[in-house]
Amino acid sequence: MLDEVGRWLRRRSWRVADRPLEDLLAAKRRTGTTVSVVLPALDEEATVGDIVSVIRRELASPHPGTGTALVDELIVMNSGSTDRTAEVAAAAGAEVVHRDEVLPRLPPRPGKGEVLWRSLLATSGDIVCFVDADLREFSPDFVTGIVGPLLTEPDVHLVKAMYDRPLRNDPAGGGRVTELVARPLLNLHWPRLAGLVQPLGGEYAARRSLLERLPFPVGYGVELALLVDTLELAGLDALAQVDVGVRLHRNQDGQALGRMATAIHAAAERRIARGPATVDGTRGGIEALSGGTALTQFERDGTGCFVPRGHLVDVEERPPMCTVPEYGQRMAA
Ligand SMILES: O=c1ccn([C@@H]2O[C@H](COP(=O)(O)OP(=O)(O)O)[C@@H](O)[C@H]2O)c(=O)[nH]1
Ligand SMILES: O=C(O)[C@@H](COP(=O)(O)O)O[C@H]1O[C@H](CO)[C@@H](O)[C@H](O)[C@H]1O
Repeated sequence: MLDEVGRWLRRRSWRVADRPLEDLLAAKRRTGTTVSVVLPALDEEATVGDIVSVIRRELASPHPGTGTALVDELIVMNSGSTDRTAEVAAAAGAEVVHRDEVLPRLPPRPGKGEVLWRSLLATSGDIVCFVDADLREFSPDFVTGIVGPLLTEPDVHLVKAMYDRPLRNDPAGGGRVTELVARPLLNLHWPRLAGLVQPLGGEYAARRSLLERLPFPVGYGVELALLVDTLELAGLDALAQVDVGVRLHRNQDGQALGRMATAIHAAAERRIARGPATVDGTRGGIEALSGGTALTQFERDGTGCFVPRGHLVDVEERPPMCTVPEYGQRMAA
């Protein structure tokens, strides 16, 4: 792992408890910053209502004793749902916006990134916080954790949640596309981003002033793209991550994740082709170590903190055997 990433991990990795809600509300009052929460939702009738209810009750209502609410705007972006997502979300207290209603001169394309992009036109908060609508056992910590640094750290512009991601009985089996596609891509091509524990996580918050300047892939490439483009536009220190515990969500099947992986590869290839332009003119290309390249993976240590584990992946290639003299000699014998 690059020394710069080690320093970034120490400087830009936090826990929810580092910023109590009362401190966030005080900072919000002091600065007059506004906060919008956006849930992209495609057929999420089973889960969207509980998430909206928790945010509405815990974060969008004036906090006792302060009269201030952390969340000013709570939007469910309806991504073309055919179930009762819209009705359930509205009944729980969200404003529901259909993707067709936003920028109607531009017919919407299917995809998560499409509705996240359109949500910028449908909201007004200085901070925009994205939360998936398929989460189970949702905690308001997901929102306070990622919004917090944006209220207290002027140099931070995008904050990712980090969490355990169980999959059925495997406590760390989730995040399959993260582990098999995104983490290798980032380590190979953008090693400065190797410190992100959950680069594809769907819970992240950012300043509108950043998001409005970034392209949004219309599909599942959006999370990787926003990270890479933020690195290149604003530098590594503009990014941060907060440990919010455990994330449970609906897990798609392998075929669906194959389509997701394709979208992520496409977003990465487009950025690789763009070349190594970053704030200091380098991209920190493939970190060539003797005999291989580094892959940084993460696990929780005995104190419950995410710690990086470096692995050397041998990417060497042997030449065609026909160019090996001993081979020619053997074949001639
Ligand atoms: O075309 C789409 C695909 C997904 N989503 C939403 O984006 C979030 C994450 O998508 P999904 O759960 O499919 O991804 P996963 O979490 O399985 O990677 C969920 O709230 C989806 O309802 C969306 O709004 N439009
Ligand atoms: O992180 C991942 O590998 C995928 C799939 O997660 P699981 O293997 O189903 O836990 O989930 C994420 O990826 C999508 C693409 O970036 C995001 O849009 C989702 O919000 C996120 O859940």
